[in-house]
Amino acid sequence: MKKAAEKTALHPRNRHRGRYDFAALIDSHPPLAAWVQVNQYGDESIDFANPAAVRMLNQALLQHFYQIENWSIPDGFLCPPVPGRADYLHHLADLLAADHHGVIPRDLNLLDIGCGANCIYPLIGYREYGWRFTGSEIDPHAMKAANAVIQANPGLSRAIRLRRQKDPQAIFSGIMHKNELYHASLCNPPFHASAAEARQGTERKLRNLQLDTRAPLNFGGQHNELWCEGGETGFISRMIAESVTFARQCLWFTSLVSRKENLPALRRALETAGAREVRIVEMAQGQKQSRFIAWSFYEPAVRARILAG
Ligand SMILES: C[S@@+](CC[C@H](N)C(=O)[O-])C[C@H]1O[C@@H](n2cnc3c(N)ncnc32)[C@H](O)[C@@H]1O
Repeated sequence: MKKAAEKTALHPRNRHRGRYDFAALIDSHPPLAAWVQVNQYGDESIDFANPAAVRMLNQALLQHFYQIENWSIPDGFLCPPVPGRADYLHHLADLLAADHHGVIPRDLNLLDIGCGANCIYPLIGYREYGWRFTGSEIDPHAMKAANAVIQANPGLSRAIRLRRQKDPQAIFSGIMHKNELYHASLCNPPFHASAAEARQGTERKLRNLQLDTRAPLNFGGQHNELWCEGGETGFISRMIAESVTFARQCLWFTSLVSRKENLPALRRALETAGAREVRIVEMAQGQKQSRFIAWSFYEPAVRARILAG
């Protein structure tokens, strides 16, 4: 097992910058104790190759830091690395604060495209900033699981609602209703272009973790979660093209972009779409560099007026 990477490059407000404090996590979520062991470096850790252990760690993190008492995902669904997911939300908060005199606005509506079974962005975004979320999802099983989490935690159903996307090629239509205004949309898109490519990606991840490539992927992932037609660029390009129709209904459209080589094509698509502003927000998690792309059809002064209420 590899030594845990330092996480100092995480956003300054990220609650996961230090090493995991297993004693504190076990205090909040006692069942984690059975999964913690001392690794070859003499540090307390869990077996990151074991999906059940990773799921248990996530339950403890969500309980300890975000007061999510009941969180679970069905077997085989994507088990998100919580620190990285939180980072996107903190950087997004900064983007919105820039239009709001540097103060993070609280009374906001956000749209999470493809919230998954784990519903991770709405959960963290609501607990960190009090934002309301609409989550969209094409997979009925994922949606059922996400809804179960919302129902199982008092107060969440007032802040998070889910809408089923019936057309896998569509992003906003059927989800953003007429007259609704969102302050930002966010998305962790399926990034592979085919099932075979997804499998290769899984094997690469396991090799990097120095694990058996025949092992089940610890972070899981159903086919909808991992791949779609055209891969990441295809998905985000569809999102860009569709955002033109919804240009006045969202102040900032954003999406993670896992491969920086995809950025030039996305920039071209945004130029064609007539986006007024485009930002690339770099994020780093340990060794891994990631980023999100953000675009707006609004002038900054108008965004500021809307955010001011
Ligand atoms: C990479 S997963 C992200 C899940 C979760 N947001 C996370 O970060 O762990 C992508 C999700 O998008 C969903 N999805 C794929 N196409 C979609 C579409 N057109 N509209 C909404 N969701 C979609 C998939 O079913 C999957 O749950």
